[in-house]
Amino acid sequence: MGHIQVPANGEKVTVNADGSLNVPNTPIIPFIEGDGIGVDITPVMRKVIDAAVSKAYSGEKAIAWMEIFCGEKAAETYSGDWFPAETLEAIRDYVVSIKGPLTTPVGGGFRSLNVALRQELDLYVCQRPVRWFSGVPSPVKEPNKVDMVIFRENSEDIYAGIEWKAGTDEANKVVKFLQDEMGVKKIRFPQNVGIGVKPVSEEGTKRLVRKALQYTIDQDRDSLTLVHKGNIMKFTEGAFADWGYELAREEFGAQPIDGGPWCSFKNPNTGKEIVVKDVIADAMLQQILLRPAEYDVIATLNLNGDYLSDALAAQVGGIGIAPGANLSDEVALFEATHGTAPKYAGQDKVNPGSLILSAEMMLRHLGWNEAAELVVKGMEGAIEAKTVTYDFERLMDGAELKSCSEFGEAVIKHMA
Ligand SMILES: NC(=O)C1=CN([C@@H]2O[C@H](COP(=O)(O)OP(=O)(O)OC[C@H]3O[C@@H](n4cnc5c(N)ncnc54)[C@H](OP(=O)(O)O)[C@@H]3O)[C@@H](O)[C@H]2O)C=CC1
Ligand SMILES: O=C(O)CCC(=O)C(=O)O
Ligand SMILES: [Mg+2]
Repeated sequence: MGHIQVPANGEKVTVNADGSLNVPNTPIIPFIEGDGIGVDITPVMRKVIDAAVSKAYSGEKAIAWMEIFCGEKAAETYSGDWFPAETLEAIRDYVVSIKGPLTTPVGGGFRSLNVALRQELDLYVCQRPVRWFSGVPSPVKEPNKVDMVIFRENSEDIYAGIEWKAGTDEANKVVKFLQDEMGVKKIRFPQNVGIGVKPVSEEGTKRLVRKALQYTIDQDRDSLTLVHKGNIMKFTEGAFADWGYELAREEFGAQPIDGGPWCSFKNPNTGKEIVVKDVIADAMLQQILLRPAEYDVIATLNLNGDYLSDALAAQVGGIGIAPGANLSDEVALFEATHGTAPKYAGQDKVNPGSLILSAEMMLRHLGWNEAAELVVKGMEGAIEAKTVTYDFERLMDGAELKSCSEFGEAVIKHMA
């Protein structure tokens, strides 16, 4: 491989025919450091995870980290190539990876590398659990009532980036096609207009909702809520809700409640009733604040999921502590919910919690639950002791301000 140094002391994670993982005692885990605050949070995440694994398995297991490159560090390493082919190959080949945030310019410039990774690897599920850790400062009265898992569709929607810039031949051609051949009369200002396309398919929707419902069953959760703006965007967001309900009825045997469209079925493992319901996206942003206890697993489209994950994260302490995973049926790429926070880059200041908890999800994905439990114990301990980074410290009475790396040390200390 060009610039990737494969660790000699590790072995590959492989996928069995039934989709389960074969995890050696020294799995090679590729990681992208990330732009901006990536340089601060990624080393701290690695240190915390190494400590948890070493403690949980008395040194019998260890992660063999393998640096791979994307974004600014890739451009430096690969002479201007921001998105090297061997990075994609490594993520595919090594099956389980983790990444720091990557910068995307606003307005012009290149398209999101984060989105490109999801698209190229068909990581169609963006799974973002949102729960409260005792002691974390929150703007709401009862943050303990927030315990939701977002399944965000990760490959379609307006987020796919199919759009044309105002004033270009392409944009003008699309406008002309829409007006002349499709009879569209509603483009308010047809001159100098940017145009975007929002693909939402039955297959894309159903594979996402299938994963979300299976998770609801496996984790013995109470409900799945389809979040959409289907009253306005009927054939995209509305179809998402319709296909979601159809899948629940056809593949999970859900029966309509009071004539539908809400429906329910019994969890085949526990016999508990699982309710499948829907909420329109704008109302959902009020619901999560006013009635969070009524929501559990959420399946939604790409852009709604992006908005919802930051909004929900704010209720439990902010995006500094919001983890996530991008998943296909074989490959998993874990990543924080937040971005590169450029104003804090290189200051050893920000909260590494989001990336640490993303790695905690990764440990569970590998089946290393004992190490994952230690990570949670360490985080809870550090927060309860009020030894926290600036984002929590500014909202907590009597807290002790810690740097990013000091917070990592505190997490490790509280694993004991
Ligand atoms: N998956 C990815 O890689 C993502 C990449 N991005 C990219 O990141 C860049 C910056 O985006 P921006 O909109 O500023 O969003 P960011 O998520 O980078 O930062 C927004 C604000 O969130 C808070 N924050 C973020 N991370 C942390 C942390 N670890 N600890 C504590 N607080 C944190 C800070 O708030 P405060 O100022 O109050 O301290 C920060 O100013 C853009 O290029 C964007 O495209 C964005 C999201 C995801
Ligand atoms: O790719 C980006 O720059 C932003 C992505 C983002 O905000 C997200 O996936 O939550
Ligand atoms: Mg986002």
